[in-house]
Amino acid sequence: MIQLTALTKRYGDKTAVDDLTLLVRPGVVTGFLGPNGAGKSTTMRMILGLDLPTSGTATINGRAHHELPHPLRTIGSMLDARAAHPRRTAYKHLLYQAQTNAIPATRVDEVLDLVGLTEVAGKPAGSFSMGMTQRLGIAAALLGDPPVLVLDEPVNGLDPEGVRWIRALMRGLAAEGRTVLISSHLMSEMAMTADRLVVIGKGRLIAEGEIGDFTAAGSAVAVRTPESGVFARLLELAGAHVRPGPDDELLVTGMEAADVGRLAAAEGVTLFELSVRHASLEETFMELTRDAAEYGAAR
Ligand SMILES: Nc1ncnc2c1ncn2[C@@H]1O[C@H](COP(=O)(O)OP(=O)(O)OP(=O)(O)O)[C@@H](O)[C@H]1O
Repeated sequence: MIQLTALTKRYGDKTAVDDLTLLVRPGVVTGFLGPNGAGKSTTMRMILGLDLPTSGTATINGRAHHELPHPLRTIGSMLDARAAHPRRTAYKHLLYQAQTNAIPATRVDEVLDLVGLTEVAGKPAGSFSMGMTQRLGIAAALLGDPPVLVLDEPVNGLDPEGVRWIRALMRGLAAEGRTVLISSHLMSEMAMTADRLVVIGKGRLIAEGEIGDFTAAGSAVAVRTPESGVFARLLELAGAHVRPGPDDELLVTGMEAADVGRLAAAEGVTLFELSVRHASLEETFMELTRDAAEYGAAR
């Protein structure tokens, strides 16, 4: 697991990560989401010991990165898939990393096979397509067979087949009991891959929970009635929150659809329509991060 405690990073007067406390659990894929500049990469760099926190701590299975005897065997990462030397072959790129981390050379063949690069193992990394480069980055992350994986935007720039492959791989690794943290700035991407979501904005934790919690948070009961003014007041008196929706409907939150129907019946209000509306995850994400987007479109 990864534990962040009051993790903070300042660059001059810019706070990139602000008092972040978080537990990333094993056995599930955790999606780390936030608009551009939210602090995802900075957080990952601090987990990996590549950046020192201004304050707070980040531990991997109870230890800071610099305390790990064989880091690659505990935590695998991909921050930038283009990390390989362009003239070095995929095989050599992995072999050097294996040799400097006391990992047997046979593991290089295993991970090449795992990511489907065996046939091009002798080709220079610089000749690889985006998808192949991404696969090589993931092979390097898996080299030490680590229980914890941290991948920054692993789906970025991949074709649909590559995206499906990464999703299946991540889910398989989590199912083996590993801790898998993957970042993205797109909710739609995460919705298909992650079991849990952590949303940050301006370096701060905005929301955290199971994917289902996010869809539930975005849902509302839609009501159409010829007595909308009266019924809106009755709903609010009963503790619900009401806002106008399209086509004269009322969008009710904080009350179950059944209770909205019961209230209408008890008060003799005629209903033309009563239904549950689910906002898409993307809409929920936009709503959550509206104030946190660093360079959002003017509204
Ligand atoms: N080395 C640095 N020096 C100064 N500011 C930095 C540095 N690294 C990051 N920042 C700033 O910290 C903030 C968080 O950046 P970070 O790259 O962690 O965000 P992110 O969520 O990963 O964004 P993206 O999705 O765009 O990669 C940004 O405002 C960025 O400009």
